[in-house]
Amino acid sequence: MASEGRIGHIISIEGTVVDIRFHDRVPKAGTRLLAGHDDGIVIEATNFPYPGIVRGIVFNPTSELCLGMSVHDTGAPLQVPVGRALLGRMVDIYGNAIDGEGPLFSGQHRPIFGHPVPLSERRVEAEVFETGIKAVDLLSPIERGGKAGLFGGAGVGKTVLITEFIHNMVAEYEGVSLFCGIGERSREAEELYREMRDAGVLDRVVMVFGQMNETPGVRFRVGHAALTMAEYFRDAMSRDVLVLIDNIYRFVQAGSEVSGLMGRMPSRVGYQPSLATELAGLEERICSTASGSMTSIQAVYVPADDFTDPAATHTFSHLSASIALSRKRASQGLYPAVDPLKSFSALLTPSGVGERHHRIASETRRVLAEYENMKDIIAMLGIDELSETDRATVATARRLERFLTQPFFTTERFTGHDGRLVPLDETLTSCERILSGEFSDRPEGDFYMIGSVQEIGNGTKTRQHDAA
Ligand SMILES: Nc1ncnc2c1ncn2[C@@H]1O[C@H](COP(=O)(O)OP(=O)(O)OP(=O)(O)O)[C@@H](O)[C@H]1O
Repeated sequence: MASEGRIGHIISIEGTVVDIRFHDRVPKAGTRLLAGHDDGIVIEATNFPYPGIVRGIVFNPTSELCLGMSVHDTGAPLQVPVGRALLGRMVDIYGNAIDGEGPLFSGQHRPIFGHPVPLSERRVEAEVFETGIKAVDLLSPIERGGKAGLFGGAGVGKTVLITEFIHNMVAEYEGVSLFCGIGERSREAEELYREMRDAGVLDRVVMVFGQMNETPGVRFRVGHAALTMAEYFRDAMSRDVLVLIDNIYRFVQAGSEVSGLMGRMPSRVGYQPSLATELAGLEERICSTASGSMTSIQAVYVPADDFTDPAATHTFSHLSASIALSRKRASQGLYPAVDPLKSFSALLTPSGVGERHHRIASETRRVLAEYENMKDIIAMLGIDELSETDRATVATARRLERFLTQPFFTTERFTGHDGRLVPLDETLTSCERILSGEFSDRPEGDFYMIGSVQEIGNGTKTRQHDAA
């Protein structure tokens, strides 16, 4: 309970922002303040507009909130439970169980604001983290201990792809997987939980949610709460951690809402002036140390498909791999809609992935880029006007384009295609064989929604489907 003299009173309420007058010492920024019946209203002290006045974000506003209400200073930031008790559980920003499986018993709690790891203690591993998804493993390999982003506008398949990553990676991964849902639909959270439970991997997964029906304060801080739990697994329990975030843009958006409520002037494209600092504060916590690695995959919503949007560009700068999803490919049914020419990975160098992988990825990109450049000519003059070499390039590119589609396990229900997990080596061999022209006599439809090219030869492919 708060000590005497550390009690304030609410003097103004603006939506989810309140001003509180403290008669004695004011609490520090980041402190958790409590108000209302049973201290049920949580407020975070954020800034200090006037002497003796604290402006705070209310996490759970209720009709109970009123002027003059007393507020207790707890003297500490919001804390969340950490440790083994979280495994297999779905929790909210406070660490309360929301999976209907009873309360969570964890003796340990940690403040949600961690200290960044010093540069000298950070560790970088140049090792590919295989996902079993051909387009990703080949063109934008994810680095173990790195940060990867899935960029795309509305409805191009970010959530489906991140769910497939979880499906393919969690079962194989020896470490702990932590999923953090920020500002997305609650239905998706429920589906994900059910899928994890049915797949029998729940005991290695922690899920933390602050979804779109929650206040901006919750959506703004839930990422920090989740990283506190992840850091504990890495530092105190020496475990490798896989952090999956859907959607980091909603964190930026919540920051912008909070900034507006705080009365700060908006900056570029209406975003908060502190966008870069806030994003860095979250992203810089995701790193590997000697005690364990922390790999992260983050979905990034790109507003109006504009990749120059400040939220997208600032997020780009933190990542070691970025997988760009294209609306054009999605509209052609070429799922996953990974844009081979816009996706990149810092690992895709001869020393990072090996000579062979680098050569095949570069050759695939070159062929697809040449095809892209020829598309206008083909549209105007027809393919017959091209030289024989160019026609061969187009034929190979169209086969590669279709080969890079893949049926997912998580979409089996509505696509009717059985999911495939393709090991990296099979992807490389398949691409090598397509590039060599070995399959130039096969119809393009044979390459659509398959695993490796072996399926073409042995007749596994039963559905002939030409996408475009
Ligand atoms: N790999 C896939 N195979 C088949 N269909 C897909 C695939 N990926 C996405 N889709 C289709 O696209 C729809 C939207 O996908 P998803 O919800 O993942 O998009 P999103 O980018 O997360 O959208 P939002 O930004 O609205 O959350 C899916 O419901 C599905 O119909």
